[in-house]
Amino acid sequence: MKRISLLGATGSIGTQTLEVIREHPEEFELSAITFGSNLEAGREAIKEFKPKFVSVKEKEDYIRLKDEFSGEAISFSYGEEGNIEAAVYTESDVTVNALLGSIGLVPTLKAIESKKTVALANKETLVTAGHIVTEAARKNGTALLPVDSEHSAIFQCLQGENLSDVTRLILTASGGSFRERSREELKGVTVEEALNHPNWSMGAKITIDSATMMNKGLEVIEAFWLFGIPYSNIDVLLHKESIIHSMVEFEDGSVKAQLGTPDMKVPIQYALTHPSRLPLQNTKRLNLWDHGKLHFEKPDFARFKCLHFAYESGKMGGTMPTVLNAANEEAVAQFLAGRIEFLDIEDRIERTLEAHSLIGNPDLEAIQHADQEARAFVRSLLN
Ligand SMILES: NC(=O)C1=CN([C@@H]2O[C@H](COP(=O)(O)OP(=O)(O)OC[C@H]3O[C@@H](n4cnc5c(N)ncnc54)[C@H](OP(=O)(O)O)[C@@H]3O)[C@@H](O)[C@H]2O)C=CC1
Ligand SMILES: CC(=O)[C@@H](O)[C@H](O)COP(=O)(O)O
Ligand SMILES: [Mn+2]
Repeated sequence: MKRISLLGATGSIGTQTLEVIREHPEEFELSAITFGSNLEAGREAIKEFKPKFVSVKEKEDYIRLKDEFSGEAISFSYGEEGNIEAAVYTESDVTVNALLGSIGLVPTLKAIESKKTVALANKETLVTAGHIVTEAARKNGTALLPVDSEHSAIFQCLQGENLSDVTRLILTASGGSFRERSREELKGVTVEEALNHPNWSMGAKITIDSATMMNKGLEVIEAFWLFGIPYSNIDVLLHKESIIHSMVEFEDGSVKAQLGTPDMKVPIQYALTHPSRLPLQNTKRLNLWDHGKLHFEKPDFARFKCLHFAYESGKMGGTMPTVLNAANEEAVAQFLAGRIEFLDIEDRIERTLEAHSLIGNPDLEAIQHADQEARAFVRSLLN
């Protein structure tokens, strides 16, 4: 029985993780959960899975839930401390980080320091402090398992292979909600249009990131840290069907790919079961004859500048990816709140990167300061 701590249990990845646990009660037990403010979904998860530990974002919700479940053998907590308590929960073997944004960084580090296996969906953790996270995992001898579909695809392709034989990683990209639009047609697009992802049903923030192609930029940096392949050998390939979830090229020219219908339960479950697999009854099976042909093209760095910003920030290193991520989180939140236009997202990121003085080999404190400073700068640009 694998005991799981699930951070972000009420979100898109969190609820799909619950579906995987529900399908295999003989394999998985949910020991601890955290979530933000969706109390209804949180209550349902508590009633169904009976975790021993529950943390919620706000203190008043913590008081409310603690009272509601006073008759149950459940410990409650709240806030960032609660995320950390869940991440290191003694009666868990694996910590699934399905939190959104760089708030996932410290819980990830604490889980690693507690020798937990970390199944990481929270890509912002690696973008903002990849050097610290990967060094901590190496020092503690703990596994950092990718949940992100492209990185899971690469991870699956690498089973039985030597990383030293890899010459290229090829991250596929759907192109997002605006893949057919010209630069001119990106002006004045609405939040609703941006949230209309062609292939995946995801949380709001990542869906906007997909539309700006910042998601793929974050994934390039995530791949750099997970697999140690130079940026010059990490390619992005537009593939509008999202059937090939990514590919690995080896020194002999051979290329391996992982395919499947777009369903996040597959990478989530594989992170929990690898190197073995378990059945997934409700996942639609891929029949390529249904598609006839698949499409591929090079990314358009001029039309979607965020991908370029991510590559450049990643190559510069230090606090630049931290600033890229924080500025993006703040700008996307402003766009979702209707306070700025879609193309203002890349504008805010560019201006924040230009204003930042890079700090090389930053420690956690410098990372957290750069994160906060970038967010404040983006807020200062609001007219
Ligand atoms: N969705 C997807 O298909 C994919 C997502 N990812 C990555 O996975 C991560 C999660 O994405 P996604 O599931 O879409 O995001 P969602 O916004 O759907 O879910 C985020 C989760 O985090 C919780 N949360 C937010 N703030 C806090 C907090 N301060 N304390 C505790 N919990 C908090 C939310 O709680 P609540 O809702 O209750 O407020 C929710 O459960 C992201 O890093 C994303 O990039 C990667 C690949 C695919
Ligand atoms: C499902 C998943 O892993 C997301 O990151 C998805 O890949 C977003 O798709 P694009 O960024 O390719 O549009
Ligand atoms: Mn992805």
